[in-house]
Amino acid sequence: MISLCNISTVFTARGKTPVTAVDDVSLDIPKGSIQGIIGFSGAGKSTLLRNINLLERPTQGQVLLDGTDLTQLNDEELRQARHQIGMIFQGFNLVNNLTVAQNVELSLKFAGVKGSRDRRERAAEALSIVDIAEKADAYPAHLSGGQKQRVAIARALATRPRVLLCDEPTSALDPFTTATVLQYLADINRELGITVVVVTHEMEVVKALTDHVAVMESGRIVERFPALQLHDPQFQPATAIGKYLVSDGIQVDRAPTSADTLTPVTAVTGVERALDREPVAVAGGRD
Ligand SMILES: Nc1ncnc2c1ncn2[C@@H]1O[C@H](COP(=O)(O)OP(=O)(O)OP(=O)(O)O)[C@@H](O)[C@H]1O
Repeated sequence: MISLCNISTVFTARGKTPVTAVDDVSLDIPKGSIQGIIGFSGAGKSTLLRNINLLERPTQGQVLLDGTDLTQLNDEELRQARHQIGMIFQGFNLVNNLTVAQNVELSLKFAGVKGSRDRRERAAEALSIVDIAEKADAYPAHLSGGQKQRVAIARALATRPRVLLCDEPTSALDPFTTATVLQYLADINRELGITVVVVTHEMEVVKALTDHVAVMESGRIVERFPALQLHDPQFQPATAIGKYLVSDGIQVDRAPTSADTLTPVTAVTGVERALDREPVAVAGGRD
């Protein structure tokens, strides 16, 4: 269980007005669940996600992982605790001059796994979870976006974490590749019991993947609901984003164009003339 208790994160820079990116947020994320965090750009989603592994240390509040307050740990204790929390990013963040296997082995080295043979075996195991072991000797530049994200997932899994944080994991991918990556995340959650927290602006990702949804606005969580409710026709979310989630998607109020109007066609065909019909009108006539 992850418990965020009254978390605030204020960015202060000399000569600039402080920015409260996260404002007194409390959120319990049950063990083994998939929590979605959505909201408009600048709402504080990424900062809140990075608060969980203290990549961004909150200005105040507690971050409890299975009862341990991460904010109270010393550097070495925090280093150890962070191995329980993997993270993947929109831009994959692979090291380009290392092979796929070396990328994963590097994270194991940072995690203190001794012995190159052990690291090699664990890297191969992690790569096989996302079916990309055959690319072990390839360099990132020779992989597709989806393959890079699978390597990034393998790298995150190699330390055998309890939690996987995903910051816009599919935003750089096409819809088909997105579906594949989401399936891997769902499998990892179900088969390995890993708690997944996903920040996304893609509504399909929320609908397809998550168990619980939290909506953020101006640094606060303003609405929460179980994702199952999105399939209930009676469900009426309170926020604009929640409403959009249950809608049919983007609706654009377009002004009619010449392509939408019926343009009378004055020149009738020979058949119509023979039948002595009124001139016909066809849609989409253009000058
Ligand atoms: N390192 C930083 N220094 C100063 N301000 C920051 C920093 N990181 C984020 N912010 C500000 O904090 C607020 C929240 O940013 P954050 O990236 O968490 O939002 P977000 O909801 O993830 O946005 P997006 O969807 O655009 O990524 C924004 O106003 C942003 O400009």
